[in-house]
Amino acid sequence: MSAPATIPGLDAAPTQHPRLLAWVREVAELTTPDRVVWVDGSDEEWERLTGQLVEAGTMVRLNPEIKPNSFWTRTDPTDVARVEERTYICSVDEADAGPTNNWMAPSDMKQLMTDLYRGCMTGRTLYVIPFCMGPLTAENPMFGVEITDSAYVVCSMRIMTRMGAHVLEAMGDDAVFVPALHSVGAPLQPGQADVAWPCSETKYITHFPEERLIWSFGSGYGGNSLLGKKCFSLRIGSVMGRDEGWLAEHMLILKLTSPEGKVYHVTGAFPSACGKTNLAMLEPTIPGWKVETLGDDIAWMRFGEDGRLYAVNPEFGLFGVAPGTDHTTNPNAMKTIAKGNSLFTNVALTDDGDIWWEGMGEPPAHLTDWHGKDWTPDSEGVSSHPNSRFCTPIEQCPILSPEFDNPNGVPIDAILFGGRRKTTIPLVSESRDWAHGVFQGATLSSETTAAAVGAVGVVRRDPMAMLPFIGYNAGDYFRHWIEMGKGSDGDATKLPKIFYVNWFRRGDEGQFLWPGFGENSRVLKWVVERLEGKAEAVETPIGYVPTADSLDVSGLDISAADLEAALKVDVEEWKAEIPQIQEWFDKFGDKLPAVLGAELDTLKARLGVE
Ligand SMILES: Nc1nc2c(ncn2[C@@H]2O[C@H](COP(=O)(O)OP(=O)(O)OP(=O)(O)O)[C@@H](O)[C@H]2O)c(=O)[nH]1
Ligand SMILES: O=C([O-])CC(=O)C(=O)O
Ligand SMILES: [Mn+2]
Repeated sequence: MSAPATIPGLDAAPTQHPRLLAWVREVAELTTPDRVVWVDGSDEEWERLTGQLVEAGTMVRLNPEIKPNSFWTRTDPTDVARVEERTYICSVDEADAGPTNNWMAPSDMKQLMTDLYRGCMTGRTLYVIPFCMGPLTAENPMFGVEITDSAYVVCSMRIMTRMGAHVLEAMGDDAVFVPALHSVGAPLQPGQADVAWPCSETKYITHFPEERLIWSFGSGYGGNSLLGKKCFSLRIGSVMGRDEGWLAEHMLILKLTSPEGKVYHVTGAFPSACGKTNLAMLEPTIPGWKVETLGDDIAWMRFGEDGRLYAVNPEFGLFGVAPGTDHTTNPNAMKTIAKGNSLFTNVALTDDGDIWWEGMGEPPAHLTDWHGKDWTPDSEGVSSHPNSRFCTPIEQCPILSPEFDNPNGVPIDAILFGGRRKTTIPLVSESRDWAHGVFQGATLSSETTAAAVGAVGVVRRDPMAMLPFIGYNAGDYFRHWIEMGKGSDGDATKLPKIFYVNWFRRGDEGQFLWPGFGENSRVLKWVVERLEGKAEAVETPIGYVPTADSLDVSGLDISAADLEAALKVDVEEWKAEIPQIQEWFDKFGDKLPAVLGAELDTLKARLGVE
């Protein structure tokens, strides 16, 4: 089948960029859309696209008096989360994908996906979205261009990234950019009616790291379709970081000011749905402390001229887990979405045109649930999918740090690694040094969540919370972390200190031992006091843990027994962890840095394991 001579809009490109023009033409000829639209990011365009999506039944406009300029979307029930099984790192050499990634030879994958893409936009519009991850004022702005046939993706990208005409303009004729191709994989034949959430049973989320190229097919869900996020900023970003000496990490970034007015910056890597957004927007419960938000999901960290590590948030919006978000747990997220301009996906709709989800206090008498069915408090099952999301502009966050737009980022004082573990991992421990901290990160474990398709609650190793996001061999990634620990100028004392946290340890009745959320400010205080050399700690086989009275629990409703249990380093539990860590490390063969093997030996010796 030959492509039509012209596709409306294809030649109306508001750019002369030869590589971009050639790529868009090539994709248009392959995918045969009805028209091409160059996205400009304007308000008029948002009005037009959201209007079309409402018309198509993909979106419902929320009550403008409660949530202005905001929309409710239900996805296909099979398209609700990232698909790790269908995510590939197609490096030229299989060894470069490593033991934690799916791999296929690039030429085989290209052939397979080219066949899928052929004609896949028939009956649809091809949108070209120029975007920039991180501030446009950066020395080397990180440009990307996403091609998609989903208007929902265009609207989401407008919230999540800096995008549109001003980005295209800044790209000029020769800027380097990451091409990112996305299709929902649901062509429409003439006369065929569309569905509210087009997607395909066949899904591929594919990365070609050497070419810095992304191909995604079949899913409209955020993590699979907003290609600036996990695909560019983490998978391709981590490869760029390896090659260029920086780190692309699944981390929140926050600014912390002590009662004395001292400023600290903290990043935190917790796996998906394990508390980054909540910590990033935390409202401290202890007097005099202040938190400001810089990022809730991704941090790019580079050495500054002073030898310190600086973090930038490449994103422009928040794509947060909805359930559990409330005025008590995360008031700043509630204030952010209250300003409107937000998209809500797979939550429940109230009868007065607002949104609701589990964790938001008493349920209303009637809701429309995420399946579009009537829901009452007596209904079986939840009203909102556990991975339902709000997508909202970060600039609406009332505690956004003024440094958010600083292209040089903020200097990091502490890195937190954290997981969701019912047992074993204490509330907080401090690593002995960088290598030990990297060991804590490399062996991080967490129970799986609804953020990815698959079983929930299964303990797995999730190194640096990056298991699904490392774009190369994880053994090489560990080596890169160890290398970063030498510092850019040989002065490792300027590096952040590393801590390991767990907000999710449970007691005998299954209750959370630690109240979490705003109370996590008490842990941040201990971290800062450790940096300042003020707080006491006991040395345990796994690192330094707060003494019973070095953690500030004044005014906190927690029993001494629960506090002790939350902080406990149980040698038997840790001994049970050793074979799992060993098995995990064995995966990497000679790619495992010797330093990490030595750390495991040290841990065993400290625990008295043979
Ligand atoms: N018990 C407890 N639950 C928490 C805490 N922090 C967050 N949660 C809950 O954990 C879930 C996920 O929290 P988020 O902050 O959205 O997690 P995230 O790491 O940003 O997730 P992704 O966006 O998937 O990367 C939500 O349901 C929260 O309510 C905490 O300190 N304690
Ligand atoms: O990528 C997504 O879909 C959401 C997210 O932040 C994660 O899963 O870590
Ligand atoms: Mn995430």
